Amino acid sequence: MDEQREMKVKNPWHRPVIILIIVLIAIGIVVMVATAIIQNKPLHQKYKYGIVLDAGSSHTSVFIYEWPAEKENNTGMVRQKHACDVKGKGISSYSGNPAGAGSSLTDCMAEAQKIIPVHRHQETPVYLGATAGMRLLRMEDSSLSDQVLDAVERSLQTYPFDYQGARIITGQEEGAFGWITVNYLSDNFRKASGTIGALDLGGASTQITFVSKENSENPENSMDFRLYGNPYHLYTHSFLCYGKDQVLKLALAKKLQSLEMQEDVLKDACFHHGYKANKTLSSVFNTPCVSEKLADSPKSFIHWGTGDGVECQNAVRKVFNHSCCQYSTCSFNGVYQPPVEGHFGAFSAFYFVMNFLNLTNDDLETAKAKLINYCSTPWEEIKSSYPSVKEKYLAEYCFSGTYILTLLEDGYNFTSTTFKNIEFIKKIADSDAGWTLGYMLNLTNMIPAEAPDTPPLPHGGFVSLMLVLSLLIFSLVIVGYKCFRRPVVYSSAPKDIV
Ligand SMILES: Nc1ccn([C@@H]2O[C@H](COP(=O)(O)OP(=O)(O)O)[C@@H](O)[C@H]2O)c(=O)n1
Ligand SMILES: [Ca+2]
Repeated sequence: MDEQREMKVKNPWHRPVIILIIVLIAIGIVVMVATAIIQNKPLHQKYKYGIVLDAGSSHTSVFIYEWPAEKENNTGMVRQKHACDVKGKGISSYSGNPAGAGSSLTDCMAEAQKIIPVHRHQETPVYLGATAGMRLLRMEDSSLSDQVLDAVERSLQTYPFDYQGARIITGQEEGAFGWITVNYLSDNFRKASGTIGALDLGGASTQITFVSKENSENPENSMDFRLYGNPYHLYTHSFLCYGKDQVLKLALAKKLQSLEMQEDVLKDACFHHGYKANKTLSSVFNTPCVSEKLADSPKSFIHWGTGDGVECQNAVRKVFNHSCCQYSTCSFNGVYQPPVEGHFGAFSAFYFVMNFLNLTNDDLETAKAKLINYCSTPWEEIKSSYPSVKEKYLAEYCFSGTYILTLLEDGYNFTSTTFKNIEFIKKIADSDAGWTLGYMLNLTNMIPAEAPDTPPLPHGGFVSLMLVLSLLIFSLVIVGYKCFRRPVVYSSAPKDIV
């Protein structure tokens, strides 16, 4: 038993050192990953806010937008937090009482004060943009429109926000910012799929805006943008007086002008059979949109519905003048327009009317047929079917629907095929489609010309990668230790086992 035995015996120092190294590596990995997570953690709680007042011809709406403070330049970050409809009519209706225009805003602005956190009030910009109603008032009397704007300015300056101005925006701005809004909300500026056109119908004007391949034949209809690194060549036009409320006056005025002098009954195919209302002449002629005034006429007339959709369409066609086009192609009234291209979002009154008439999913032929049927429904039946809708609005849907289909087909030259490319929309991603969001994005420089530099990996991807790599290193260390640890060899047996 004296033969020398070789035995593997553990070095008493060996195990603690290895354990210490492994523990240190593990601590290092945990600290590294934790630091990466904390350092890159998105700051969810910090929001910024902006307020835009849309002072339309029929009413004013106050929109509150919010976005994460640290992601101002990323597309699709700004969302509508709240919308408030100001009570009463549009600010242009306050020409006889400008101060009333200012005080009409108080309820909605008080709501804004409650919704936006107090510590953000001072840095929250407020913009007011007035559209076609105020354009018309300025045409009639620019000192009156100035007084109304001064009054809303004084009112807005009393709030703790960062007041940035109240002005009448141009038709081009209204069209282009509507286009920016719908494409921003659809996230189209980042996608290669292209953009959608914008169709906006108000009470006093209507806008059409789309990207066109054609070289513009009229610089007034062309706008160029560079957004997120891509160039966009836009066609845009705003038709003043072709909003649905002004065009109704225009159509009535044309009929009244063709009446015999002493007649006071106006038969109207665009109003339901059985509809009868006494109206004043001034309610039709009180606008700069109707140029030829009626002389020597009775002061009021009886508006008498006959409910004939086909005849209504023929009457509505008369508000479009197709005789004077100096360009290769026109929409109407001598306005240059290249052929419509691509998909369109149609919003505001385009949506309200088509949605009420349940025509948003129909092709052009079906929509026309359904509308003719709706127009021929007697007024009593319509009233009893929609008891909660105000009679003034209810009476006008046959006219408005006919105007919309005629404007799209005869005005803008949509065909049965291209009509299918129009989507009637109210909201995109919970935000209203309209010019206000685009207006604010532009004024706050939140749509950069070039795409902002973004890290190659998103936050989640970066943290996951760190975690996987760390676990890999850790496993390699363990496996390495198991495989390559050297046995310790003694030349004689230790004492305790002899
Ligand atoms: N729920 C609603 C709200 C508005 N509307 C109509 O939508 C149009 C909005 O026009 P607007 O006040 O923005 O006028 P513009 O200044 O844009 O021409 C008006 O004709 C309103 O009567 C509607 O039909 N249903
Ligand atoms: Ca509008």
